Amino acid sequence: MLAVHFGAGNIGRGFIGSLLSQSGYEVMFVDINDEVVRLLKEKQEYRVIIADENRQEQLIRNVSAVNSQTEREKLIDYITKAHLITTAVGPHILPAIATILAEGLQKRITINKTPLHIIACENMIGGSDVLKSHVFAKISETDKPLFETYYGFLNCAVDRIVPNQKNDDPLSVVVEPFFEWVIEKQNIIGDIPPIQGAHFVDDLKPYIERKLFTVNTGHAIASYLGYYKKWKTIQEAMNDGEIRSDVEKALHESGAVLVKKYGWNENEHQSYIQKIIQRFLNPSISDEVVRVARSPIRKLGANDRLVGPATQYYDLFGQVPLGLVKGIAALLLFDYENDDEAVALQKTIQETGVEGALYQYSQLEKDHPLVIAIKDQWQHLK
Ligand SMILES: NC(=O)C1=CN([C@@H]2O[C@H](COP(=O)(O)OP(=O)(O)OC[C@H]3O[C@@H](n4cnc5c(N)ncnc54)[C@H](O)[C@@H]3O)[C@@H](O)[C@H]2O)C=CC1
Ligand SMILES: O=P(O)(O)OC[C@H]1O[C@](O)(CO)[C@@H](O)[C@@H]1O
Repeated sequence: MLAVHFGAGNIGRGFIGSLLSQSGYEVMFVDINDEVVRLLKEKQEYRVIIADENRQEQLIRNVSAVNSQTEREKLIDYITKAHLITTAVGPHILPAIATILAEGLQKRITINKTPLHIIACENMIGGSDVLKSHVFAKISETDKPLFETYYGFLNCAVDRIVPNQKNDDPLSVVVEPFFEWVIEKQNIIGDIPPIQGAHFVDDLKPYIERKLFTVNTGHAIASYLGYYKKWKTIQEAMNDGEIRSDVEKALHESGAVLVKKYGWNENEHQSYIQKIIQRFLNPSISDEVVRVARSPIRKLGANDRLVGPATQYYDLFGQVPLGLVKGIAALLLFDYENDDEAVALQKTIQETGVEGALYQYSQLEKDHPLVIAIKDQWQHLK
């Protein structure tokens, strides 16, 4: 079985590629990083190191790689033969990979009429639907029904903290012990070969919202407040009592939304929150705040980890969630100069104010009570 996986980065090697290899797939990574591609081709294996006191190592075998910029024909050929396609490139890269993916899928339909599943493993709601829409924008009207018949785009939620790597061996990846890969069954065509450790569900929404509005909400707030208080790592930030209590406050707010929407047991959700906080504190991992804070414009999105739960909280309870508001205000102060989105965001704030930025990136009306509270908090922190 062949899996073609776009993105041989932290999550690609440290999570998706390793589970696929352990499930018996030959994993063909696709990347534009020449050095990683060269090393994967040469070594055909790499190590995953579990970040806990035992530092157990897993040898991930039966892998190789292809460069999507310089080896297009080879990649198209792999797509025609693949039994599964996955991605972990980042939401902003999905449009870029859609062109070659569409080309490969078009060729495949002429020579291989077996169903194929495509799973975008990105931190976003409906990632595979988004990838599908980019692919469908590249194909003819006549191909669309064929694509619907043979290609199942499955949405999923992926959860594993994989920090930026600083290892002597450039292919090895240090990962946290915990992982969760939840895949929605809805668009499966026929059967899908088993994937070790993945969990298939009928309705992904509660799972992706629980993950995005807890793990990613808490992580984002720790990163933006950590940056504001000049901490370098998430672990340092979470050991700052004030930040930890701000994170907990925001997670109780997003948790209140989830518990009300899905009728979950409140105590069980509180223990889920506490487990997440322990994961952030993992002393065996050193995770830079600027990694977790990356792409603040994406993270300001109306349905993303901060504004998503904040607007839902306001709509459900008629009150402004002050913990989430503080996190959003801290995001608006994230001015890290090596992050293009942080630079663009600061420019937008200078030109149009906090209200303009929240209107442009979060679709919040200028007189929305959340906007007023975020601006107050932003002025207070500034
Ligand atoms: N690192 C983590 O802990 C987690 C990350 N995610 C999600 O996984 C995705 C990837 O994140 P990371 O692995 O952390 O990022 P990363 O930056 O480590 O990996 C992304 C990889 O994609 C490659 N890439 C960029 N453009 C490409 C293109 N056009 N074609 C093929 N490859 C391309 C890059 O060279 C890089 O190797 C993101 O959506 C992220 O939100 C989800 C859960 C956990
Ligand atoms: O990958 P993103 O969406 O930029 O955000 C970083 C977040 O994703 C993770 O990499 C994994 O869920 C977390 O470490 C962090 O919450």
